[in-house]
Order: sequence, then C-alpha cells, then structure tokens
Amino acid sequence: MAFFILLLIILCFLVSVRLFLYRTTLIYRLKKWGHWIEDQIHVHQSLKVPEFNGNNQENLFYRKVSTYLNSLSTIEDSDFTNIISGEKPNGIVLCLDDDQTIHDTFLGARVYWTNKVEKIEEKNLRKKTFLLKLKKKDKRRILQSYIQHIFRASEDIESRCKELKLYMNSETLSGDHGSIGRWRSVRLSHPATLETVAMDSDLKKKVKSDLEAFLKSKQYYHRLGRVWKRSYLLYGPSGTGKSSFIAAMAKFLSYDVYDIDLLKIKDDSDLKMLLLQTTSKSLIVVEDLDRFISSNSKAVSLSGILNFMDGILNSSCGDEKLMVFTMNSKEKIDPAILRPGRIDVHLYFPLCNFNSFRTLANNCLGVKDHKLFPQVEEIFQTGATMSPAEMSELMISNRGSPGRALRSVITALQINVDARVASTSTSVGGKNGMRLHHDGVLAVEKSSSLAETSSVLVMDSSCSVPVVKEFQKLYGLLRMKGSKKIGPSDQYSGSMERSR
Ligand SMILES: Nc1ncnc2c1ncn2[C@@H]1O[C@H](COP(=O)(O)OP(=O)(O)OP(=O)(O)O)[C@@H](O)[C@H]1O
Ligand SMILES: [Mg+2]
Repeated sequence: MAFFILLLIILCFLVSVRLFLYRTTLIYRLKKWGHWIEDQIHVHQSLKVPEFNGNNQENLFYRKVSTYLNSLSTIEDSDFTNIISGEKPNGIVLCLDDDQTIHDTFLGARVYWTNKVEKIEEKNLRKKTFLLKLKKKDKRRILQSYIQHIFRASEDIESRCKELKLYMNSETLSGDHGSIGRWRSVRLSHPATLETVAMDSDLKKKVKSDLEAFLKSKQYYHRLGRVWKRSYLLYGPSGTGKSSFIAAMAKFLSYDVYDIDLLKIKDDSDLKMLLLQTTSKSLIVVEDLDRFISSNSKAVSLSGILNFMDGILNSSCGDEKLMVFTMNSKEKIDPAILRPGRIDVHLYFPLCNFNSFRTLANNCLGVKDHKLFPQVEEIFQTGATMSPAEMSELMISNRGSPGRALRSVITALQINVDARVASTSTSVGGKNGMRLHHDGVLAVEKSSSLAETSSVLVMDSSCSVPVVKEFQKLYGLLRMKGSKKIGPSDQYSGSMERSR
C-alpha cells in the first residue's frame, strides 16, 4: 500500500514538474542552452547569399531563399519577427527582421539563417545578405540537396501564391556609383485583363496566341542563338487602353512589370545597370517613348535605347522578357527604332468603333444589347468617334441607368460629329486593319482612314478644343444628374489606376 502511495506521489510530482516546465520559459531555455553547448563543440561553416552579385545583378537564389525562409514554421516560433499585410484581405505575412536569426532542420541537420543588413547611410542603401551557418560535418552530406530543396520549395510557394509586382526605378542619388536597389516595387493592382480591354476580337485572339507561342519557344530561341525576348509597340491616341493592355498582358503571362521612367535615368550606363537588375519572366515597359525622344533629353542617347531594344544587355541576366513601348504616334520616330527585330509586334490602339462600344457597354453597364444600340451604330457610321477612356467615363458616371448612359454617349458622339463638320480640316474615311509583316510577325497597322480621323480629332487644335470643352460641359451635367440619383456614397471616380 505504502508503495502505491509513493508511486502516486512520484507521478504527481513528475506531472507538476512537467506542467511547470511547459508553462514557464524554463523548457525553452533548457533547449536553447542545449543547442548552444552543442554548437560550441562543433566546427561551423558560414555561406553568404548576397542580394546582388559582383556585377550588381540580382542574385536569383537570394529571392528563393527569402521566399523559403519566410515560409518556415520556425519564423512563427521565433522570439520576434515582422508582420506585414499579405495579398488577401485581412491576410498577414511573416518576414524576417534585420539581423534576425532562425533555424531550420534538414535530414537531421540543424542550420541557421541570419538576415544580415548593412546600412550605407550616405547612399541611403541597404546591402542585404542571408548568412547560412551549418556544421562542417553536415556540409558535405546535406548542402547540395538542401539547396535543391530550397529551390523546389520556393518555386512551389511562388507558383501557389504568385503576386505580380510593379517595379519602378527611383532617381539616381548624387555620388551613387552603382544602381543597387534602385527598383522600388508595389503590388500590381491594375484591374484590367485581356477580357476587359475593348479590342477587335480576332486581334485579341492573335495577340493571345502570339504571347502563348512566345512562352513555349525557349528551345527555339536558344537554338537560333537569340535572346529569348519579344518587343511590342503599342501606339495610338491617348485614352485608348495602351497602359491597361500592358497590365492585362502581365496578368495573362503572370509576369512582373518593370516600368522604366527614362527621365530618372542619368546616362546610358545607368540604364544598363537598371536593366541588369531586372529578372526573367518580366515585362519591361517604356511608356511614351515618342515624348521622351522629342524632348531631346541628353541623359539617354539613341544608341543607348537601341542597345536596350536589341536585348544584348538583357542576355546576361536571364531571358524570357517581353519589352513593351508605348507611343501616341510613331510618325516622327527614327525608323531604326521600329525595324523588325527591335519591334516584333506593332499594335495600333484606335479610337472607339461600334464593336469596342459594345464591349465597353457590356463591361461598364452589363448591357449586351439595348434598343438604343442601332442609333449608336448609325452615328458611328457617320464617322463619329471618341476614346474608350472618354466613353467608359460617360458610362460609369451614368451606370445607374443604362438608358441615360447610352443617351449621353449618343449626345457626345453627336457633338463630335458637329465639331468635325464645323472644322475646316479634311479627313479621309476608312478602316483599321491588321496585317502580317514580311517576316511573319503579327502587326496591326493603322491603315489610312480611321487613324487619320483620330489624328485629326486628337491633334488638330481647331477642332479638338471645342470638342474638349463640350465634353467637359457634358460630363459636368451628367455627373450632377448622376450624383443626385446615385447618392454621394455611390460616387465613382471613373478612371482606372494607371499601371505606374
Ligand atoms: N480599349 C479599352 N478597353 C477598355 N477600357 C479602356 C480602353 N481604353 C481605355 N480604357 C479606359 O480608359 C482609361 C485610360 O486608359 P489607358 O490609361 O490604358 O489609356 P492609354 O492609351 O494608356 O492613354 P495614354 O496614352 O494617355 O497613356 C482606363 O481606365 C481604361 O479603363
Ligand atoms: Mg498610358
């Protein structure tokens, strides 16, 4: 009997010790000391994974390690860490703090990762490196397969929750000799998709299949000894969807976007440095190239731009890149810029026609057909037109009533016709077409007419100024009416975010 009582007392004691250990930090401290003692008796080796390599190119392995470490459960159990908001609403993501160390185990070996950050105050830069520390005896056994494991795990995570990024280049700081960390990124949140951009449906199909063919042709490009890249020129009047189309292409391909602001570039070598830091599977965008060229900026030379377009520079930092240039007009552009090989696909973005009107009516008003459609079609046949941006603005501000929205479109088109009739400018009628270039490259060219019509509308001040004024009056009127019915809480700015 006494034996059983003794056993019970011992059991109770052990349970209370266990409870005590687990309810306090004691067990945690004991484990930590155990690991510390073990670490002291082993020889360790350290390996650095810097963010940039010697040529200031981004080290792709650094990004993989970052994705991998931020997904480890040990980051959750660490003493402290950073919490940032994730892509999903109310979602959070944990990420390592500066100089924070966490551990990982692989094939029974314990390794340590430290997020080393060196601040260079005068250049306002942060030099980042991941430091891997592991036992020398484990190195030969696990290192190769551990690195493979990191690649596989990070690719898996990236494909599961790929969040597209929009990178923008920042100003060069005076005295800055490198371009480390000049790209600033935000989440690509532009809502446009290839489905929502109003565009001729055959053309959209051709662009889609061109993009898909590009994705599949890695072997082909390599066999030809060519850099795996493709260049698009998107040109057309303002507000016709060029920037929206870039965002749509990025989403379709699942590519990040690097939006290069040439005005923030110091010289040709600065442009080269920035390009070296772009990653593969990305869209490299230069908006309003015509405006930059006509500004006669001395910072970037024509040969700097041509080299960039040739993709020579990019070949050293991984390929699978799509370059996109936008222009309002390519008329005054040096033909060297536009030659095949530099620009593979020319895509013209026209002002609205009846088909694009139908797509916009469906997108903005949810209306596939309406009794006012024949009237709209008739007025388009007289040569009236306006940009999709203006048309969608009218529809969105009157979205409470499709009938009112369509009437406002008819009135705006009528104003446009009247202004054109009043104008002394002459324009020729016709249609836009798409054609295949002699080298088999898909090209959509503005053929004579509507393109001419649009250039008269956009560029001839004698008619565009009254049109703009009339539109402003009309928008004002419609907004007032709209706001009375819809109410202030339902106001909508009507303009989509630009992809910059
Ligand atoms: N083809 C289109 N289909 C759908 N929406 C369009 C289209 N064109 C323009 N829009 C709408 O008009 C707005 C402006 O378009 P966007 O910025 O893409 O035009 P852009 O051609 O890049 O103009 P800019 O030459 O002035 O930069 C966007 O919010 C977009 O919703
Ligand atoms: Mg634009």
